[in-house]
Amino acid sequence: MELRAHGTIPRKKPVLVCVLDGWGENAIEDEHNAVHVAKTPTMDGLKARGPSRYRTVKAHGTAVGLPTDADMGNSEVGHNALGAGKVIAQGASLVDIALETKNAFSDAGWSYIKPAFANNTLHIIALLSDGGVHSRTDQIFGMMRGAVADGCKRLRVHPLTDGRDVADGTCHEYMEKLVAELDSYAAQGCDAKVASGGGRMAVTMDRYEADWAMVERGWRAHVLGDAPNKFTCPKEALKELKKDGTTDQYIAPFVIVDEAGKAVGTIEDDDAVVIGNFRADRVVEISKAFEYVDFNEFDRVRFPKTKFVGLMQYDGDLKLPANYLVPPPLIERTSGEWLAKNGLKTFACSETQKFGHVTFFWNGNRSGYFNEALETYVEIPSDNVPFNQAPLMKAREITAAGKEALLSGKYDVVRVNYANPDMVGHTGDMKATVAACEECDACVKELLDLVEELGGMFLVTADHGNADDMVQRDKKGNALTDKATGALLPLTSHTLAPVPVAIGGPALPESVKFRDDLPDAGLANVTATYINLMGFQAPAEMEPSLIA
Ligand SMILES: O=C(O)[C@@H](CO)OP(=O)(O)O
Ligand SMILES: [Mn+2]
Ligand SMILES: [Mn+2]
Repeated sequence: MELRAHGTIPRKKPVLVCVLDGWGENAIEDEHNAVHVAKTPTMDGLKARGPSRYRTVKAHGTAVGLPTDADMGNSEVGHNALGAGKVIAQGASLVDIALETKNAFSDAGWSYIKPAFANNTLHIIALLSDGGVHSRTDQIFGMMRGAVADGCKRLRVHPLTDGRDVADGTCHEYMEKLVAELDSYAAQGCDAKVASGGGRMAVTMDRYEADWAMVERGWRAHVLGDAPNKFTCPKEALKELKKDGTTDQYIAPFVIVDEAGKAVGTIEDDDAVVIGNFRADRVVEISKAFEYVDFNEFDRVRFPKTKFVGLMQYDGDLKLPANYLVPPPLIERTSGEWLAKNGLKTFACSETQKFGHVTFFWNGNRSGYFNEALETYVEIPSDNVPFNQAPLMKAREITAAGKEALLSGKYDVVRVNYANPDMVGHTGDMKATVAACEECDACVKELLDLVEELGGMFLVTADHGNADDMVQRDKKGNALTDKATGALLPLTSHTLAPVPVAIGGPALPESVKFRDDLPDAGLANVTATYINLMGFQAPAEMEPSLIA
C-alpha cells in the first residue's frame, strides 16, 4: 500500500478537508432554502472562482450505494464514500438482498433467535418509517412475516417514531400500518402487539454517547415496561402524547398495558430481541445495554438473558452485537488506512453529534485508529438541547481546534465536520437553520484564511443535503401548508441535492483544474481528490479523482 508522488501537486502541508454536514446545493433557490437565504460570502466566493475550482457531486441514491435514486443521502453513506473512495453497497441494499434471497431466514443470526419462537417472545425494536436512513418498514414487516412463517407464537414490537427522515405527523400512518400488520398474524396463531415506544430523539436512539439518559428511558419502557405514560392502545398513545404539539421525534416514552394495567410486552429471560435498524450509530448504545454483562452507563434494574441480534453487526471491531441477521458491508483499504500505512499524519475533529461520522464512518465503520501514533481525533462535547435553540452549536470550538491543528504543523491532513446545517436542519426551523449556515460559512472563512497564511491547500465539501430545503413541496415544487392552520409544513429530512466540492489554497498549482469529463461523479470521487492535494497519486482502486 504505497502512495506515489503526484507529479504536479507538491507535498505541502497542511491540507484541510472540511465537511459541511447537510449542506446541499439545491436547484430550487427560494425563500425555503436556508443555504440560499443565508449570507454565505465564503461559499459564494468559492463558487465564484468558476468550474475549474468549484463543482457539485452526487450525494444520494445509487451514486453512494443506496438501493435506489429515490433514496436521499445520509451521513453514514456519505462519510463512508468520502473516506473510502469507493461506492459500497450499503446496509439498506444488503438487507433488501438478504430478504429477497431469504438468506436472512437461514443464516446464523436467524438460527440463533429461532429457538425462541415456539415458547418465548420475539421482540423487535426499530425506527418505524420508510425514511431509509436507519430502517424501513418493508424490511421490518418482512422480518416479522418470516418469523411468523417460522412458528413465532408471540411477537412484541417496540416502535420508535420518526418525523426526522420523514415528515412530522406521519407517525400515525406508520402506527396504523403496523397495528394492521400485527393484527393480521392472528390468523397464523401469532399473538402480536405493540408493547412500548417513544420518539427517536427521546428514547433509545442516542448516538456517540451524547446522552445515555435517552437509552435508559428506552430500556425502562421496552424491557421493564416502565414509563410515565401508559396506554391500552398504541394509536391512542401517539394521539395523546402529541396533543401538546410534541413532534414525532420527541414523543415521550410509553408502555402499552392490558385492562389490568400490566405491561403487555416486557422483555424476559430467553426472549429473542431484534434491533430492526440497519444503520449503526444510533443503535450501538442500546446494543451494549442488551449485550454487555458488565455495564455501568445506567442501572438496568433487571438484565434479562436474551437472544439478542442486530439487523446488522453495528461495530466490526467491537464485534457488536455478536449475533446479527445480515452481514454488514465490508469496507476495506479506506483512505485512513492508506495514509497511516504511508506514515502520514491525520487530525480529525467534530462535536459529539458528528464525531463518529468523521472517524468511525470515515474509516469504513471501524472504531479506533489504524495507527494511534499518526492519528489524532478530537471530540468537542455537543450540547444536549434542541438544536434550533442553539444553532451555532460547537462550530467555533471546532474551528479553534482545527486552527490549532493546522498551526501545529504536525499534520498532513486536517479534517473537520461542522454539524449545524444538518442538526439544525432536522428541526425544521428555517430561521435557526439560516443562522446555522451563516455560522458555518464564517467558520470556514477562518480556516481558509489560515490555510492561505500557511501556504497550504483545502477541499471543502458536504455529505448530503438538508438545510437546502426546509419545506415540504408538491410535485411541482410548490410549498405545502397545513390545511387547518395555513402554516408551512416543515421538511425535517435530508434532501436529494448534490453537494459542493471546492478546492484551492496557495500551494495548489494554477494548472490544476476540475476535469469536465466526470459529470456524474459522486462523493466517492472526492477521496482521490484530497489524496492528490496531499501530493500523492490516488490508489487505482479508488473512484477517479475530480482533478486532472
Ligand atoms: O440524525 C440522524 O441520525 C440522521 C437522520 O436520520 O442524520 P445524519 O445522517 O446526518 O446523521
Ligand atoms: Mn450528515
Ligand atoms: Mn442528518
